[in-house]
Amino acid sequence: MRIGCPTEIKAQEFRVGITPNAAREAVSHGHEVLIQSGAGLGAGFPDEDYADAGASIVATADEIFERAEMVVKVKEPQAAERAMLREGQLLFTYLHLAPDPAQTDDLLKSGATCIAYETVTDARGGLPLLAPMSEVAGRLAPQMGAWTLQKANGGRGVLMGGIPGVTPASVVVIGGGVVGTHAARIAAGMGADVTVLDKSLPRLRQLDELFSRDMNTRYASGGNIAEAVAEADMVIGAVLIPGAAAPKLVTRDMLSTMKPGAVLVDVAIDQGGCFETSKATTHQDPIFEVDGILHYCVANMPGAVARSSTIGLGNATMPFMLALADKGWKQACRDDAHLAQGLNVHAGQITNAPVAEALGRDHVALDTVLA
Ligand SMILES: NC(=O)C1=CN([C@@H]2O[C@H](COP(=O)(O)OP(=O)(O)OC[C@H]3O[C@@H](n4cnc5c(N)ncnc54)[C@H](O)[C@@H]3O)[C@@H](O)[C@H]2O)C=CC1
Ligand SMILES: CC(=O)C(=O)O
Ligand SMILES: [Mg+2]
Repeated sequence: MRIGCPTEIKAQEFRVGITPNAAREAVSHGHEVLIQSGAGLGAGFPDEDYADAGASIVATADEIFERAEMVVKVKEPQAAERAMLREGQLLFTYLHLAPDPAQTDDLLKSGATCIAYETVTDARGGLPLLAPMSEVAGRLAPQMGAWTLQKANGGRGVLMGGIPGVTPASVVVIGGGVVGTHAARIAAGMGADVTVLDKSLPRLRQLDELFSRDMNTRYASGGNIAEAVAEADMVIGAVLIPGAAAPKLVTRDMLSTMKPGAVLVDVAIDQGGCFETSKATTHQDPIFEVDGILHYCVANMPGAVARSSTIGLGNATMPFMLALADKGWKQACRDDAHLAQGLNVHAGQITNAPVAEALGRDHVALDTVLA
């Protein structure tokens, strides 16, 4: 198969969809790999690394989209990229369609087959292609929140770990999955007083077993969330219902109960955000204020640490990319029900039920598409 990887064009996105190691592996499986010149530079991979791996370097994204049978990326295709997608082409990348009807319409119109990293599942109920970036975003969240808490950025001026005689920051993490666990670990490591809320009691039990001395756990009832948010210096939003739009757990009314200059970090923004007042921001202009509360809502946080993130993402995507290239998407999805869960759009139809439901659209059953 001919596999193509363009340079990411989303603002301040420095990751790349294929690492030189993944390119080498694909070439060894007999595939042709096209890399746009400079695509890996932001992650520290020059063209020569790809050429050494046996890939061909091409000048433009147009050429990648024109020639590739499968396009492998990181972020959801931007409007200019969507215009280049064509019928029968395979797209393998993050999509996050639930909050994005405009992207959904373009993908449906293109006739392409689109497999979203974030809805591929595994046998343990996890999301193996989201997990590495959730680990990164989770670990970054307290760091970015701590920066936002600084006075010069409009924050409350509270130090995460406090000092002897001064209490530390109170950090509340809503959602104790991959993002939440990593965020809580780092916030606790910085010396903050950390509370994790989740709807899943088994998850809270696991966190308690792993970290009971470092953090408190609390059931995520509406009342508990409201109480915890009112006391917090920083709230990290880390909930997920796979494929679906994030539930709004902190309403605008609740902001008036919070301490002025407190910070909301909405990691769940790529699924529409779990705070009512969130709207997606970029690394160039990451924070805004509503009712005296600072919001950090960058939808591609891992792009800030592009090298670590690219390597982590590449480790996870490579076996799936190879299966798609070796067998073609249909056979690869027939052979692996977890990969099939990644199929979001095929030939003008939505193929993932939670995505369709979130958008208020119809979908076609996977069995029908894969028959
Ligand atoms: N902004 C960014 O750059 C990035 C954003 N993300 C996003 O972060 C979010 C979280 O991802 P993961 O941690 O991997 O998901 P996960 O599935 O590992 O964890 C989600 C947790 O939320 C909990 N949850 C669901 N509904 C809840 C509710 N109503 N109240 C409390 N808890 C609830 C679940 O029980 C689960 O423990 C996703 O939207 C993901 O796309 C991930 C990576 C980067
Ligand atoms: C998960 C995601 O949206 C990202 O890594 O940018
Ligand atoms: Mg404790």
